[in-house]
Amino acid sequence: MAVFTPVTLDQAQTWLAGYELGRAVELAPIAEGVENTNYRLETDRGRFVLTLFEGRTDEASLPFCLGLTAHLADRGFPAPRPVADRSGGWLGRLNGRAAAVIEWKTGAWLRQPSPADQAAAGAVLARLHQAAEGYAGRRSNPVGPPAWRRLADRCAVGASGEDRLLLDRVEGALARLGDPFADDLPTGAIHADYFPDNVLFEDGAVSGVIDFYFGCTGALAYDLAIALSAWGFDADGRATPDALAAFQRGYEAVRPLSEAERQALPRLGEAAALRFTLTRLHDRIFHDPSNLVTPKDPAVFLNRLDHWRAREAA
Ligand SMILES: Nc1ncnc2c1ncn2[C@@H]1O[C@H](COP(=O)(O)OP(=O)(O)O)[C@@H](O)[C@H]1O
Ligand SMILES: N[C@@H](CCOP(=O)(O)O)C(=O)O
Repeated sequence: MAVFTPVTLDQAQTWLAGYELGRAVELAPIAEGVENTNYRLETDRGRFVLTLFEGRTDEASLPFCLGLTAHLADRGFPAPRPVADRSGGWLGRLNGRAAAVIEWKTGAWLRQPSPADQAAAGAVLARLHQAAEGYAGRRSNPVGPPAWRRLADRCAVGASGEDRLLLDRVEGALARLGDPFADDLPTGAIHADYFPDNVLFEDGAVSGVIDFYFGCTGALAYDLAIALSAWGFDADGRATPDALAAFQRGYEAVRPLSEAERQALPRLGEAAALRFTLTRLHDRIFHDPSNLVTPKDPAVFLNRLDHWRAREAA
């Protein structure tokens, strides 16, 4: 369930008066997702996503995120375009939340991507980096090193049992890693959450890339390291070398890495492993049982550290 703030069809209808989207016909909650409230909205002009932004997405950052998708869509990249209201704005307020209507992208995410799918997803990430060039928006990473420290400190207050052991490993890795972003690598707008569930496929090709709400300005190779960490490991967190190789091959077919980026990749992979372990651990420790979203397992993400560390050593 990813409806944190319920909306009725009547409320959506009233709110839609601010748009040129016709009459709301159906409003269906979307089960997937863990951050925001999403509804599939049918109007007599078509199908859209109605998103109400919940706590973790800082409202001040939404113009960056929506502006990035509009910039990408203008360049032919399959990002969902935000729909402007009658005054030309992308954001309104609905039931106490910032809210937006977003273009619906067809397709479905792949539970078991083949090597060809991995390569296609890698190529599309490289296209994203290229298409984002020239985007004037700037946003510092909301889940960068300062946030890791805050998350770890918060986790320390509530962690016990297995979570405490995980946190001890995270603390050790944080101390060892230092600043993983110290190198002078190519930067730009990055997706920063390019997981399989954010990449839709249709007829064997990528039809949509969604969920840019962790999007920020950062090292392009970090975005690749996040994506490799998401696409290149099995459900237990063990590396799948064919998948890793196919994804990176697809990426580099469009945007070859520099030698400095290649050298930095294992360290950036460690950073990615820590970043997602920490948010997952935090969300599990502070999970509200009345909220039906199932927290994701932090331990399997921490296993990626061993892979990236071995690659660094090699
Ligand atoms: N533009 C879109 N087109 C089609 N489906 C979408 C779109 N945006 C979101 N969805 C659907 O909603 C789900 C949750 O969206 P997501 O942005 O990942 O939510 P969250 O930010 O809460 O994690 C997706 O898995 C997908 O099924
Ligand atoms: N991809 C993150 C969680 C963010 O969820 P999403 O549904 O917004 O992609 C993770 O796997 O920890």
